[in-house]
Amino acid sequence: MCRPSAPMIAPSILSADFANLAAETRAVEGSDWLHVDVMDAHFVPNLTLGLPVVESLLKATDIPMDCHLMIEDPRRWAPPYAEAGAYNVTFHAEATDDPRAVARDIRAAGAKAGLAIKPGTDLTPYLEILRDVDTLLVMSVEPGFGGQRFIPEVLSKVRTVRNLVDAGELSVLVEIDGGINADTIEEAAEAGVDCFVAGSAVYSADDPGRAVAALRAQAAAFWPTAVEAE
Ligand SMILES: O=C(CO)[C@H](O)[C@H](O)COP(=O)(O)O
Ligand SMILES: [Fe+2]
Repeated sequence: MCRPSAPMIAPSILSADFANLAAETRAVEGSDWLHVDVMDAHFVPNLTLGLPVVESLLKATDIPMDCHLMIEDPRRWAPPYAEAGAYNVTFHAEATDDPRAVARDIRAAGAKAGLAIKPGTDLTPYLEILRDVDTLLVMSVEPGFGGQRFIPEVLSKVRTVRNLVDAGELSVLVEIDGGINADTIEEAAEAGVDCFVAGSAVYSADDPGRAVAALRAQAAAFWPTAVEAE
């Protein structure tokens, strides 16, 4: 996967009005991905939504869907999100003993496969597995809730992967999730993030669509000038 030609912004509907999800999705049209947080109250202490809501949302929007599965047993539960039509399906490294198999099943079901790591999870044991996924999602808050403070220490993991990708040793999209807003997006962009998830920063704005555009413009100031278009 080549680096995208411009920063990607993925609004997280975790901070949207769950009674009006179709309208909330329309409010961020023009976003690169729509980030959907699936939480099962086991892998994380919170409960959000599951496959039936994702299936309905897929009918309501053309924005490529980025499902972030914060769930136990992704080997069993992840492929149906791909079959339903999600563009990218990300599962947690901490939730499985066999991340390669989960990624293979997601790809076989027709989606890009993403591996997510919590802020305290060491990247080193997963570097080889990054050859078998399309996306690395670096969590910059503890998974489970929106509106938390950004943890800047995770950017060392972003820099490590950015360097490997830029050196041609890996091909993976680098995504960051948690606490991204106007105050934090620039340091994340400078570290080498490709795709920025933003929930509260987008949906607490009077105009979520403008908030997406403003975040993209902020990150673009840190974009390399000569990246190959995807
Ligand atoms: O995965 C998540 C939480 O587990 C969310 O995607 C994330 O927290 C986005 O919300 P915010 O931008 O408000 O931090
Ligand atoms: Fe998320």
